[in-house]
Amino acid sequence: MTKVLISDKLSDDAVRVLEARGIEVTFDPSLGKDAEKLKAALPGHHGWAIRSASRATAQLIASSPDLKVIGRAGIGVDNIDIPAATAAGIAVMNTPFGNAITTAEHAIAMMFALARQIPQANESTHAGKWEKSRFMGRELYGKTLGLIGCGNIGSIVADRAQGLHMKVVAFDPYLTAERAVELGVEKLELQDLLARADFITLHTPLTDQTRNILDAGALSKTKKGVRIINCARGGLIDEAALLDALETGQVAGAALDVFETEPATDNPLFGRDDVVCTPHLGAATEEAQENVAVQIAEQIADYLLTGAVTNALNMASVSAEEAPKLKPYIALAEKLGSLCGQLTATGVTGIELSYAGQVTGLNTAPMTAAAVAAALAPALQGVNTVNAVSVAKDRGIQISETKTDKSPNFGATITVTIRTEKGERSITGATFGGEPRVTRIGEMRLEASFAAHMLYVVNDDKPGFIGKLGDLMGEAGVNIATFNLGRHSAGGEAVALIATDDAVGKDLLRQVRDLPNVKSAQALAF
Ligand SMILES: NC(=O)C1=CN([C@@H]2O[C@H](COP(=O)(O)OP(=O)(O)OC[C@H]3O[C@@H](n4cnc5c(N)ncnc54)[C@H](O)[C@@H]3O)[C@@H](O)[C@H]2O)C=CC1
Ligand SMILES: O=C(O)CCC(=O)C(=O)O
Repeated sequence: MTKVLISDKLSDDAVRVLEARGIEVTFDPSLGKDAEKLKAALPGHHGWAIRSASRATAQLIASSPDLKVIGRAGIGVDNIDIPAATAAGIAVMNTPFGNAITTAEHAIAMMFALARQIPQANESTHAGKWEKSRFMGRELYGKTLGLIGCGNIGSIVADRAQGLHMKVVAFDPYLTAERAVELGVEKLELQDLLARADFITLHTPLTDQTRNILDAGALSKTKKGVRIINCARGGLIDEAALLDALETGQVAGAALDVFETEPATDNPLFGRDDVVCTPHLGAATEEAQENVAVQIAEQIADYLLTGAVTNALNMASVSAEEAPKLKPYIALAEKLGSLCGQLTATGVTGIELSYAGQVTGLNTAPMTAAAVAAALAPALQGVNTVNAVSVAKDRGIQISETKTDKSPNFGATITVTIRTEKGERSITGATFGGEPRVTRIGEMRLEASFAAHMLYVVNDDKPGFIGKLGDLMGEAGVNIATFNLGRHSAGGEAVALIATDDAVGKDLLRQVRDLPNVKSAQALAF
């Protein structure tokens, strides 16, 4: 039975969605904080749904042999070792939109809290003080808001801030000029944003490029008295440098939802009147948590049950509608890649997938990934459909696709061509009643189904070969299930693709190779 582990606090809706799809769910939010308990719990689970408490480390991934998908109910995936997951063939998915509005609203709320010192005034008023003159605020109207990062959340913040009649400027190297115009945002370099913004809000992922994007140097270039909001990730601001800048008054205030170390229970910024803090609450609304829980549960269920891929960070998307249509072609591509890979000596320099006929109208990326993974499997350990194309590229193996609308003899065919330093080999196949078949090996036509055990023989097309081969197999007790022949011309080179009920052992293979007119023989496994 398909099983999913939920190791963080997720809305019950996730359990409901998964169970309704026939998936068994282990829901234990206490596991996320305890790597040892997680290690013990993960085996036997095919899917793993997390928020931010669980860390999907390389060690945990390595000790989770059954895992096929990790789903982050949220946006940031900095708690998942994506390269390790990819190497292990595990899809990594997130929910890029489910909590974006909620997080943008939190950033706006934090901006108001800073501008009007609402948390401090609240505390003072509850304490029975009536400190009207202590809490002189700043108006947002007409002020400049600087966005560092203008993606999903940044652009929602921009929209809300424009509603407040703020001028919005943005630093985001990936923001196109057209998109900036569409958003009504002025695109700036970071230095210019620092010099002009009255408020700065961060909305980038935490990466090597963004870590400490607001360090001592950057903070020294801001307008004196700037106010800073971080509802993205701790680590984007150098906390020690921020503390210094608050001390000197270079920064008038900071509102922080995220911290370098979380859970943040002890931080030098705590206890200051000019700092407003929340405990990573950016995504914490009922609406957002329902959204991300339902979305990640559906994505995990779709992937495990149908092969549909949505919002994956390490593989091509396949919609739920496409998945059943692609399934037989993915199986065909995988079998052809495997056959071609088993028949090809090492030294692969390129793999080409040629799609012809109806299949060209479909999403061919998952077929190519399946063929490449299967073709490289005999030579490379650990290659799988998630990492195949990137593994191939890392090794200088060129992957290419060609497409032609016309398929000469069948509705749709796929041809896998493997190029090596010595030459190339092409194998073509088609589906019959949804089942994969070989229809051509090089220029030789034949028609063969795939079986778990097969024997591939190249011989001169001379009388008596089939009888002698049959006798040999019979004497060895290996039953022939199907026997398919192809040849260039009468008396020329021929091939036999034979399905057997048991594997052809080394001794029998040697005897087959010793038969008259046999040029080569190879045992195959699928
Ligand atoms: N506090 C919370 O509870 C939450 C925090 N987040 C955080 O917010 C971050 C942003 O989320 P989205 O807007 O949905 O992501 P997004 O991917 O839509 O936008 C991120 C933007 O950052 C930009 N960017 C990347 N590198 C940059 C750089 N070096 N300098 C400037 N801009 C750069 C990208 O071009 C992109 O436009 C997430 O990565 C996550 O860490 C997200 C949800 C909730
Ligand atoms: O799950 C959460 O509460 C945090 C959300 C978050 O940080 C994210 O989606 O990146």
